Amino acid sequence: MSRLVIPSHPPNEEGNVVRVTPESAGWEYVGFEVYVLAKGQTLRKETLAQEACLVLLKGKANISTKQERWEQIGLRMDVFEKVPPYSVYVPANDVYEIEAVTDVEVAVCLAPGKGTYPARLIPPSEVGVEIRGAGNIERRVHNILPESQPADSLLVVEVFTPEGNWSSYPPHKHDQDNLPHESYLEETYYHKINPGHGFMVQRVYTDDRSIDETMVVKNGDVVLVPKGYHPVSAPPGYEGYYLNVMAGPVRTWKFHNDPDHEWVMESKLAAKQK
Ligand SMILES: O=C[C@H](O)[C@@H](O)[C@H](O)CC(=O)O
Repeated sequence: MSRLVIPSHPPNEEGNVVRVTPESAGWEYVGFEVYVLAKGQTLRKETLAQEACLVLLKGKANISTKQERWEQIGLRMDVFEKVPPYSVYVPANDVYEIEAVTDVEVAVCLAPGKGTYPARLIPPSEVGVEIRGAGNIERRVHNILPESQPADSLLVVEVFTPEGNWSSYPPHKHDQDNLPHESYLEETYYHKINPGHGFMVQRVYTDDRSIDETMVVKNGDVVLVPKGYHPVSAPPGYEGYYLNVMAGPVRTWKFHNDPDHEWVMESKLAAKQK
């Protein structure tokens, strides 16, 4: 299996099913954890030097921080209901406690924090919904924590790839700290597949092909994107979901398309206009 694929495992005693740290990923910024909590189970963590975006992938929970508490938040019981999630932003040097009101799956998106902004609820109504692309590169994007919303480092987005379609396509990259042309952002993909026994295909490759990995991705896998282009394909019969966490030295998403393939977007959009 590729070193870029981190499979999930059964929940441990605190409910953790997958964990990526900057150290385990061999990079500097992005951390990512997923917890599956049974009804009544509680998870409590300190954020220390990281900020967190807690994304309720499914289920309802009470979530509190040092200063705030939100009760009975959570809308969807499955990510494939395709309604935007409830999330909670937690700054550095804070504490969060998640009490599962129903069975819950929650993603903890992490990046370096300075404590600039207070803890806040990000309700579904504040999540920007976007249909990106056209034809068999059309996909649905939920912008959970985009650069237009305040945070120190974190960018969080979820994407739905219809069966037979490609997303993160044309292939793009953001691995150069070279603004205004391109930003350097490390990225994780947390994949879910419907039906769950299916697979997705993801390629991660660089211009010099020093990385060129084409991976079969299963339900619950995390894919690391340290650099390079990173397109995703959903086979016929299977709908894909992924949650992206991005972070780097500057909190802006300025990507660069693979020049060999960027013509495809214009071609698909033009065909849609006909
Ligand atoms: O760089 C961002 C990530 O690769 C995805 O969020 C991607 O942009 C999603 C998409 O365009 O389909």
